[in-house]
Amino acid sequence: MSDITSLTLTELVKNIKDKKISSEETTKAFIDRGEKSRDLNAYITEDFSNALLKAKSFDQKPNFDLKLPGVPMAVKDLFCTKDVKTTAGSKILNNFIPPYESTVTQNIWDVGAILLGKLNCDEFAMGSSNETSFFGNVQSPIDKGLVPGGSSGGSASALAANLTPITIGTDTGGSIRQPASFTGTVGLKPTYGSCSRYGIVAFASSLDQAGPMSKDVKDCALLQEIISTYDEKDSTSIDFKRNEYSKELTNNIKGKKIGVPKEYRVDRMPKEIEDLWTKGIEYAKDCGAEIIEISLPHTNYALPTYYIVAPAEASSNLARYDGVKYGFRSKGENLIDMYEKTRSEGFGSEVQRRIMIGTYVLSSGYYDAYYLKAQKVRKLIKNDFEEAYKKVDAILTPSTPSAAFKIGEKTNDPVSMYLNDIFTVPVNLAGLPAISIPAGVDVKGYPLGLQIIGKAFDEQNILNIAYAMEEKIQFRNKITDWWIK
Ligand SMILES: NC(=O)C[C@H](N)C(=O)O
Repeated sequence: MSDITSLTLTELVKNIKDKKISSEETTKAFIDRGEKSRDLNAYITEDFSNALLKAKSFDQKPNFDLKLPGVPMAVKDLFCTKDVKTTAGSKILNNFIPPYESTVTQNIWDVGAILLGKLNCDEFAMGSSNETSFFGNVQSPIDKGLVPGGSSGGSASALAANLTPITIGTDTGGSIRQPASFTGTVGLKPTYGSCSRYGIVAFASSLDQAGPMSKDVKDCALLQEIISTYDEKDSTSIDFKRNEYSKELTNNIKGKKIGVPKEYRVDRMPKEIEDLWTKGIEYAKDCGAEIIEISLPHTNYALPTYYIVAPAEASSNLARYDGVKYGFRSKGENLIDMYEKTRSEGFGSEVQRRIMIGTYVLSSGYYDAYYLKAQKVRKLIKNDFEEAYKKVDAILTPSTPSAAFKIGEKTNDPVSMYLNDIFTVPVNLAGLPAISIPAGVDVKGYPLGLQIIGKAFDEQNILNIAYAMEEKIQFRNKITDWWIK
């Protein structure tokens, strides 16, 4: 058997079920790797000694019928974990220990998984490089000095470096798919309403969605079937028939109609992204899919729409951090002074920027011109997809407009940072599912991802397409194990 930490989740589960390895051995292996890789700064909170205790107790009374029997895993620090510090990457929550568990993480523990710790992320998930975290930036294991993407940067780095066999992130405008694309891993943003938002620190409630990040598509399907449940504790959770995605996974996608939106050929698109997309189209054809050019005419408006809607919702959601109810509190001369000092010392500059933009677009006099208009454009973007899906079963695009960039390269230029989300935000605005799979590399050898976008609730279909294409691409076999250095 190869090194425990380099196994896929599916392989790991099989080895544990076949009693070839114990939960304790597995957990020790991941802890050991985590301790040796602290330079990545992937963890905000390590929960290693508790993880070992839980693993030992699993081995004493194992239950191999569970889907993740004694499997250790780390999760993004945006999920509330009962009695374990949850910071959302922010100073303002630096001392927050939730008295309750998020539904998504509870679903994972219920099937036998064990928490290894909480992974670094951009502050309140606002960012595309993990550089806005109060706990410092995260290194990509692919090349030191390279961002792992964001906001689920700690998750992507930990997964690519084999510190965790699988992980969960959240995606508001691309936070799962972009870091997956930057680190040669797989990331799924499920349909809005598929995974419960209960216990996830809120950023933009009409866009936030939890989802799996994994080494391959099969693992992604397995975790999705575990975390996707109807939850009456989330008023936007949707009660629909969920598949056993991993069991129903097939690579037979013959005759599937896959759309290629002409508006995604953006100005100044780097040649390597064009080439990747062209190759992706060829892979899809090789799998027996039919390629159809489609139009999503309002694509150009998606980024500005997102950067009005998301900050508006953030400004409202983050109003609760006032130094009274949660976390950090600064001293003030009086109540107002205390509020002001708490919020200006507790939030980083990107979060403050978004709160100000959000407050501005919601203020009377500007509401109609910005927020209301953005809502109307959002509807048009959604309609574009609905029209397209009359002709096709799924849509294929690049995941990001470039490969990973250097730490510090874009920190002083928020607009260039926001442009990272150009291919991912339309999906969140329309509430659709989309998956990013590793598909190639740029000139420097850094990974690039392709995105497959589905109809609402059609996760099975995009997982199948991703599965079939993954088999053709053979990314993990072709690319030397740079993430295991
Ligand atoms: N949260 C996300 O999905 C990340 C996105 N880049 C943002 O900063 O809003």
